Amino acid sequence: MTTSAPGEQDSPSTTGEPPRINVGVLGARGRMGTEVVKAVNAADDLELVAMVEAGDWLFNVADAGAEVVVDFTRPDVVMDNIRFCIDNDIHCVVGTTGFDEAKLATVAEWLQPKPDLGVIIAPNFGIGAVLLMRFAQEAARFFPSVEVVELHHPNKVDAPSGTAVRTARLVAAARRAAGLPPAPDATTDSLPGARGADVEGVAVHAVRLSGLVAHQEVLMGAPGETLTLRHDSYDRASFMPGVLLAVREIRRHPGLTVGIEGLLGL
Ligand SMILES: NC(=O)C1=CN([C@@H]2O[C@H](COP(=O)(O)OP(=O)(O)OC[C@H]3O[C@@H](n4cnc5c(N)ncnc54)[C@H](OP(=O)(O)O)[C@@H]3O)[C@@H](O)[C@H]2O)C=CC1
Ligand SMILES: O=C(O)C1=N[C@H](C(=O)O)C[C@H](O)C1
Repeated sequence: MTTSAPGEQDSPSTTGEPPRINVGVLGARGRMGTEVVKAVNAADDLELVAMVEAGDWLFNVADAGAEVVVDFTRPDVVMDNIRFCIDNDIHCVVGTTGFDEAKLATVAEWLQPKPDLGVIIAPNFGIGAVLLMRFAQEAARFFPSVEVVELHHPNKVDAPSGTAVRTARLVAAARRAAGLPPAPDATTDSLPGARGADVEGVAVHAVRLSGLVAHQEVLMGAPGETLTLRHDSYDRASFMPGVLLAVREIRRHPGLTVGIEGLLGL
């Protein structure tokens, strides 16, 4: 990590190379933050200027001249971090989960007076996971039954996962757009919780198990057939191409962007 003065990132390169992007990482010693720090350090076009952990002085990222902050912290602190970044004219790439429509609307409102500033919030930066969501949306209108099962490491802070909730919402929207009735099998449980959580009419089940990292299945059923879509992240390195893409692209995507589908040309 190096520290540079505010504004230093704008100084012209003496080598003819485009200037590096100054990056700050929030939650830098967490499971994801550690991986982001490694990935930024390994990228020739990025400069790690600040690493912030719980209890650290958040102004460190501004003092160090960060142009883009990457946040992998906790659902209960991420809104304060985004607010700080917007107030300090720092673009923000957010992987932390826990966003509902109301929180997204709040971030969009905070961004209004700053038309050049970007916030990208993605529940999953894994390319395969993004594709799974897209495939599930495509398939949704052909199957009367659908359920989502997410499986994660036992230390995950939230359940169900942000990815599962977004997948269920996208599938539910595709079903509504196609005029499908509610899934015929989304209701009765003789033991509370047995049928999972109801996300807009889609049942979502969360498994926590040692040995797992991050996995998701979308199961669809019609008379006489099923379709199972599955994605597995075996290593947190799987999220890094998506995170670095967002860091590199965010200055070209002002405003609020939810998901990285658009950055991938999907
Ligand atoms: N979008 C995606 O692709 C992915 C998203 N995630 C999400 O990212 C989030 C983090 O996951 P994970 O890395 O496993 O969690 P960890 O608990 O391993 O890491 C979170 C880190 O953030 C730190 N932290 C807490 N509060 C603050 C704060 N105010 N400022 C700075 N740092 C803080 C924690 O410190 P301390 O432990 O001391 O509290 C911890 O080191 C979760 O919401 C998870 O769902 C995870 C994987 C992929
Ligand atoms: O906490 C995790 O590990 C993960 N969180 C994200 C989520 O909640 O969707 C992304 C991925 O599933 C890993």
